[in-house]
Amino acid sequence: MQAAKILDRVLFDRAYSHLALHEALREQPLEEVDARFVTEVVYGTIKRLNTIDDVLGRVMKQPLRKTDRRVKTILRMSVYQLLFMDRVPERAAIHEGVELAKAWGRGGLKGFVNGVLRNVARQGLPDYRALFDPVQRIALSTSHPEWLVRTWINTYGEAVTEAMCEANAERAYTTLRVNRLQTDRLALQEKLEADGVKTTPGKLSPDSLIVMEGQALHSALFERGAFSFQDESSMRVTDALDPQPGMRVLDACAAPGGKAAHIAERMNDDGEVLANDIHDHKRTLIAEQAERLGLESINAQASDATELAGNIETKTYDRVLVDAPCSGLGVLRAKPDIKWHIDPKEIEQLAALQINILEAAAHALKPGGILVYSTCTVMPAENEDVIAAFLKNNPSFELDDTLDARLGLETENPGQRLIFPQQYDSDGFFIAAMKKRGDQT
Ligand SMILES: C[S@@+](CC[C@H](N)C(=O)[O-])C[C@H]1O[C@@H](n2cnc3c(N)ncnc32)[C@H](O)[C@@H]1O
Repeated sequence: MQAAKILDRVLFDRAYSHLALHEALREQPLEEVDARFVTEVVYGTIKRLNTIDDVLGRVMKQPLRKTDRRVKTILRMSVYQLLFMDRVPERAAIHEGVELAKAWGRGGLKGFVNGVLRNVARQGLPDYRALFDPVQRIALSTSHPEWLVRTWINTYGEAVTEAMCEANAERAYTTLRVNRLQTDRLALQEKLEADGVKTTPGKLSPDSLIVMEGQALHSALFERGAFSFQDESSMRVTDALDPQPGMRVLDACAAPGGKAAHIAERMNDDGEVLANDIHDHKRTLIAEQAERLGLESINAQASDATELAGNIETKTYDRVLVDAPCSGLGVLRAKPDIKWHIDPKEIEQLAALQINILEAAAHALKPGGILVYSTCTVMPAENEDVIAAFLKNNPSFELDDTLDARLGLETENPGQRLIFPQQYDSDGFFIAAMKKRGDQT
């Protein structure tokens, strides 16, 4: 029942999947094994939504859109269990669906639910790989909206798009960032193991550990500030920014403070990190994070970054980071609802906001300083196009071709790096570094 209610909120009221799940499990806690099952059913159903709806469309006489809201949710989550979860026996998935219809006030439709699910079980998953049209083939075999697959194929080609979509359908792992001011990766790995948390080093950042088993959040090491939760791609932003002890750094879009904290750790907590975010209530998140990690160099402030030019001392920061609000299409493994909720028009609006923030924040940078722009999306309009527009309007900036050496990764466009989720099992991410011409003053 809990999974059905969460799905109902996410799919019909557009609640964020991770927040809806978190809230529901806080209000009504479950045993770990049940919580894991609910989590898998919720994320899996959202992840596989268009494929599930296609399967249902093939066996139902009436269109799915005309089906009662609750029954639709029950059918969708039952199909997920039938076709995508090996460990749920067929009979159990069908029985569970019927019982749920009864318990959720739809007992009158239990025969319908039973019939549809039996048909789905009999017919199984269609062979989408045999579809001729690449957009349809990728969209249905990996469960992505067609408009998104089409945009990606036009930009990156069919093979890269297919690999990216397949990676998005994989399970998301939790990744930890070691606080190097307290410990190192190997020592942290050993201490976590003693707490029942098994980890393995990540492929992309030397600061990362991937959780394979156990709940890192429950380890006392978290409260003591030995590590933070952060995806590996995000960790590379600090490498791109290259902050040094004693510097002044502006983080224009900082909440909840993951990168601001990493920057302060890299600076040995010596210098100043101004962590700005538009939302006043998010200052607390940044402050709590700094306190947990024992960092004193972070100051949290609330202001609209598009208005920073008039609100900040210009040309006084050695480094400026714009980790912009974005569509999040690089994090579909962890937040699959994004792919169904985002609309192409929102991407245009986001791109306009991203350029405005970048232009305003750039005023804070000293000549010779480094400006880093990053997003967790794989969408040219929010990435390369934003950088091109910014450079066109701001001739005192140029792409920083030493970025490749700092990241230790080859880039096709020096100074810009797009990380696909299939490359290192990390989030899809974009990082660009630009230098302001002139000597460091
Ligand atoms: C990608 S998140 C930043 C994540 C953060 N850098 C971290 O590593 O934890 C983008 C942030 O931009 C903030 N934001 C959105 N519009 C903004 C604006 N106009 N000015 C400042 N911050 C903004 C959002 O509140 C959100 O916290």
